[in-house]
Amino acid sequence: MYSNAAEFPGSAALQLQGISKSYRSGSTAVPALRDVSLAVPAGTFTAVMGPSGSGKSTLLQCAAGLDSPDSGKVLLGNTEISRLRSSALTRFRRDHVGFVFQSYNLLPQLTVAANTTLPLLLAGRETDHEWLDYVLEAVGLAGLGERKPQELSGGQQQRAAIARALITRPDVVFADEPTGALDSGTARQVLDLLRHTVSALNQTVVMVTHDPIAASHADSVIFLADGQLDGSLGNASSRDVADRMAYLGER
Ligand SMILES: Nc1ncnc2c1ncn2[C@@H]1O[C@H](COP(=O)(O)OP(=O)(O)OP(=O)(O)O)[C@@H](O)[C@H]1O
Repeated sequence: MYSNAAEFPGSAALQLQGISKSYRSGSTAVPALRDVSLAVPAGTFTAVMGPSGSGKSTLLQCAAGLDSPDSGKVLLGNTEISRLRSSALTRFRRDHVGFVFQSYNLLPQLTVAANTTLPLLLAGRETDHEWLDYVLEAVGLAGLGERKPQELSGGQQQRAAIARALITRPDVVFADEPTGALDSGTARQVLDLLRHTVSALNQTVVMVTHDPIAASHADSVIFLADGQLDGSLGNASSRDVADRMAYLGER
């Protein structure tokens, strides 16, 4: 179970402790997350699922330090990022967090290698060329480092985005619908790749998805309903996940 933050005191890569967040809409507050606590063990692949509007993106944004909860704590490793001021948070994110988005977000004028190493450049860090070669090989782009993104398929572009997320050796890679723009065969390859980064590189991956097949690649699936945690499943099949989604919020 991932719902009890106290269960992984030493090995949690990510802990959310009682986080709540509302958005203002006119004069009313729309609650997006309500007292969510969870711990994600290091070196695991976690999927976050729930209906549209259940708070998945808000959870990811708060967990990754892209947004702040109104109350509660977010810890990445031993650092309480919810206490960091904006410039310290930006620096922390650059060094400790990797992102993969549905829309790849590669810069078209840069080569695959330059896109991959951009986070190091932004952080003022040297490129370890052996690690770059290793990462490009691990994501299946060996020999394609000098290509521009438009010379790659959609699946290859997402692989490049995953390489870019891995290059800083982040504590956690956050992926928001990483296969949303891909056909099912290519999506499967990208999910296998995320799985591979967990097993081969001991990477911690947290992925938001609405797709039970994508979620079934994770070690654990946590469910959100109406801004609250609504249980989790371990090593679930896509059928298990789809069945669980069908009666989410009813227990
Ligand atoms: N910027 C915002 N301003 C106002 N309300 C917002 C804002 N962002 C999200 N919300 C509201 O917060 C709630 C949670 O939204 P969130 O985007 O986290 O859900 P989600 O599960 O990721 O949805 P989806 O699967 O549709 O992307 C929803 O009620 C949504 O309308």
